[in-house]
Amino acid sequence: MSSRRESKPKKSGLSNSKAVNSPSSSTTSSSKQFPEISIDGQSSPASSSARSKLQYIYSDNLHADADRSKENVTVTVRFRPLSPRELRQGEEIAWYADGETIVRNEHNQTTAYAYDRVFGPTTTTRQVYDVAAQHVVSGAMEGINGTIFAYGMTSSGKTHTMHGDQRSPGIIPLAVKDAFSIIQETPSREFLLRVSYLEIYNEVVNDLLNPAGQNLRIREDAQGTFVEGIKEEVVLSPAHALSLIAAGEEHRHVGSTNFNLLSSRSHTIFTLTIESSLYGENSEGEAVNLSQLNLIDLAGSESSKVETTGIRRKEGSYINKSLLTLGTVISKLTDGRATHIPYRDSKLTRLLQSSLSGHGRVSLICTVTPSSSNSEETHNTLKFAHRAKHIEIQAEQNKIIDEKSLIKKYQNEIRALKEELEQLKRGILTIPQLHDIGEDDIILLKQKLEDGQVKLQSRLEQEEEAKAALLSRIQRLTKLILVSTNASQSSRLPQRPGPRRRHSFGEEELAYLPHRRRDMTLDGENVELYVSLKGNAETGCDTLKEEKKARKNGLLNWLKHRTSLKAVDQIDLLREQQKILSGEVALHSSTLKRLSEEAARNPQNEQIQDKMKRISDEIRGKNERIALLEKQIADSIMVSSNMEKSEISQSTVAELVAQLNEKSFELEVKAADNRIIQEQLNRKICECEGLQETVASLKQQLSDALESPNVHSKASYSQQIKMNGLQMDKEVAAPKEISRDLLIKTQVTEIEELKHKVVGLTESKDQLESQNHKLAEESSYAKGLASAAAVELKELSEEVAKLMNKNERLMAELAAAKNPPTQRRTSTVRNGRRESLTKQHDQVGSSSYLKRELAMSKERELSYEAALLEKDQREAELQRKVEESKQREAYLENELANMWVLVAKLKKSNGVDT
Ligand SMILES: Nc1ncnc2c1ncn2[C@@H]1O[C@H](COP(=O)(O)OP(=O)(O)OP(=O)(O)O)[C@@H](O)[C@H]1O
Repeated sequence: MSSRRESKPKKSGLSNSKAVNSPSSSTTSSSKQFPEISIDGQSSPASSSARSKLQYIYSDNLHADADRSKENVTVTVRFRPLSPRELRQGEEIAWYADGETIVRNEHNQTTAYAYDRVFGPTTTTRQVYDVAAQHVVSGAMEGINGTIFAYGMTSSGKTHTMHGDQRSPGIIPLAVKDAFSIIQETPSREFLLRVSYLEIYNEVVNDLLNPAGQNLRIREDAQGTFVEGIKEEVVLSPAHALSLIAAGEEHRHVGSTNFNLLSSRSHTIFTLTIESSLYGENSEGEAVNLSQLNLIDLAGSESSKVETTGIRRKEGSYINKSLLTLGTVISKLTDGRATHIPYRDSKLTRLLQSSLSGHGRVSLICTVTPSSSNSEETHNTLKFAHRAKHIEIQAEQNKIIDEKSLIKKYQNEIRALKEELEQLKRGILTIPQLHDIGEDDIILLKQKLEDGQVKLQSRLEQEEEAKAALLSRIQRLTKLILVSTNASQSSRLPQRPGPRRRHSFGEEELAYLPHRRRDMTLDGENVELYVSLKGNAETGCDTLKEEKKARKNGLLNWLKHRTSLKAVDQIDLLREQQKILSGEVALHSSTLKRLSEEAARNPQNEQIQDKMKRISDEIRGKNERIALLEKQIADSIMVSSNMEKSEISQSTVAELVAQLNEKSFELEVKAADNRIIQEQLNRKICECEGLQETVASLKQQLSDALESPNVHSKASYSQQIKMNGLQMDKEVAAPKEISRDLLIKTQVTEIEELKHKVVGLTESKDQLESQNHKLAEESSYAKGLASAAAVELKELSEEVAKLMNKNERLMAELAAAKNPPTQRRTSTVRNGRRESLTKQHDQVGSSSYLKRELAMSKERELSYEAALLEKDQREAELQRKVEESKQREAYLENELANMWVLVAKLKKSNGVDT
């Protein structure tokens, strides 16, 4: 019937319905773009068929996208099938899944709601997980807080969805398993997982992992709300985490109600805290991703019409009140005008505050029953789910600084311990280089060596002990940090594969036991699939190296090796298995107890009888396995103790003796080395003393030689050296000889150099002298020229004077010729015209002759003046040259004098007889 409803085709009226006419039209991730289509006039269900798919894809691309992105709460609805009781009572279907995203009312077809996904009664929890939870889990593994909770009326299938059972594991075990798969698929990071488990019962917070942790307080800090004093357990495998949940379930308040034989009377919150950091050498200084994955199984709301009494009524009222507050908080969160959100009105909303207020991904799985008798409650759930759809969240990666992160604390501690171990391995004693040490150091070193010999033995022992202690501490810490076994095949970015390998829970979960333990139980072909313990390959422990080597040589050898070396681990493993089984038995026993109480009240109820039988069988089976495990443990202990005894009595003792022999041999070698070094030191000291004496005497000789004026001559110096040499000690003769020769050589080269200098100076002196001579010659020649010029000048001046006189005379004659006396003119006129004309003709001829003469003398005068000027200039130039020559001569003379002074000085300082 239910399947009929699930596959029921859309009714014709629906396609025209104003409600869900295009459920797949909205694929956005923002509520603002999310179309709201009123169906029944009251509510306004939204439609988004492909949204969940979109979000799923989004989660895969998270790395590529920003750390922040706006999303809505993923809201899904899961129908459970009608229960046998409901079927017996002839219940009808009131609500059904219409396609993948619509929930429709059977009796009022226009009343329909759209969600991210609607799951029909035949859907498996795995399918629900893939759509509603996987992206939250993967986000949490990447540092984004995640919350998944199941909401619905009592008996609607919340616990079935969240916890499930052996045949159909719920969201919680699937999430835990997925988290470990992600670790395996992310070799680039290392993880540390912690779990806590609490319940809110009658508004009291109890720690389910710690029975003593009752009525815990909720506190608040910058990061948000937290439960004070809650126990957190580091988990190493899904089996480990699930065994803790099973143990916690033992303490959960469960009771029988009219609707549910095992009704949850409290809300439970299972929190997986995930820390991850980059794996490898570059991890130092990198921020740590810290996130929490809250997996919540709410108690079911109960109809007020249901008659309950006593304790159940009280529980019911607390449950209803907190769920009502949850509804109010969600309404207010989606109402833009609300100023106050009443988170504090219930413990549940207080604890969910950071999730609901938008920091992280949220997935709400509403479980509903299709039965008509619960139609109203189902409708309420659907409306609640619809409201929740509109909460807008902002998923952010939480990056934290070192101090707050446990993983960093452990990593740092491991690093420091490893360094300490390395130091111990290297040993502290480092002998300094001989050439660097002084005399005092030698004595000190000698003393140290003597002391060291005495202390060496005890120190070696201490170091061995410290090494062992550090190794065990490193192993204990690294055991808590989980990395993928693919870490060595380092891939740059975690490539999320398509579908993951799936397997059911049970024996196979042991596969997730850490490397240290699984090696006892698994066959070789599965080895690479499992999460290993970080550091096993890094501890540098010889045992582990051997182990690796053995693994290379074949699994059988490796197992043999492991078995012989790590029998204790096998016992641990068996004990852990026993513990898990005991937890399960305890859980089943309490269920059985409650069922038997129920059976006493309803003796005719066959369902209870069947369940009791099935659980009893399971308990019996598990008890048998526990007994088997106990036997195995006992056997292992026997084998281990025998092995220990025989090993200790034979191989270990032999090994120890061998070690002891080795150490004493080492000691002997070191002592011999020490003796040799001491002898060498003594010899060196003697040599050193001898050399010091030689140096002192040479110094003395040198100072004596410097004081005496003639000692610089090679001969006398050699003589003196020779004389001194004779006085030298025979032991130091050779070095003395070397020093003397050296000294002589130095002096000779110095003298040679000085000689060269003197020759150079003499040459330059000769050059200067010849230059001087030349200049003197030039100077006398210039003087001769000057006097010749002066004579010529004098002659010229005389000639000029003569010419000038002549010129004056001629001028006077010319003037006389130009102006004849009046008397002479009158007589000429009176004595005849012809005589006068002849005279006139003679006078004209004589005047032109004079004019020519005058012009010529003027020209001559001018040329004389020019020659005179030229001579003056030449004379001035010659005089300047004479002056220059004089100056040059004076300068050269001065230089020459300086040189002579220099030569004299050199002669004096070198004592060279030049
Ligand atoms: N999807 C489902 N398929 C098959 N059986 C289911 C499904 N959901 C629930 N059931 C069965 O219905 C019964 C009630 O389920 P469950 O205990 O999970 O309800 P609940 O909502 O947790 O109730 P409560 O709030 O009171 O604890 C159980 O016997 C469970 O096995």
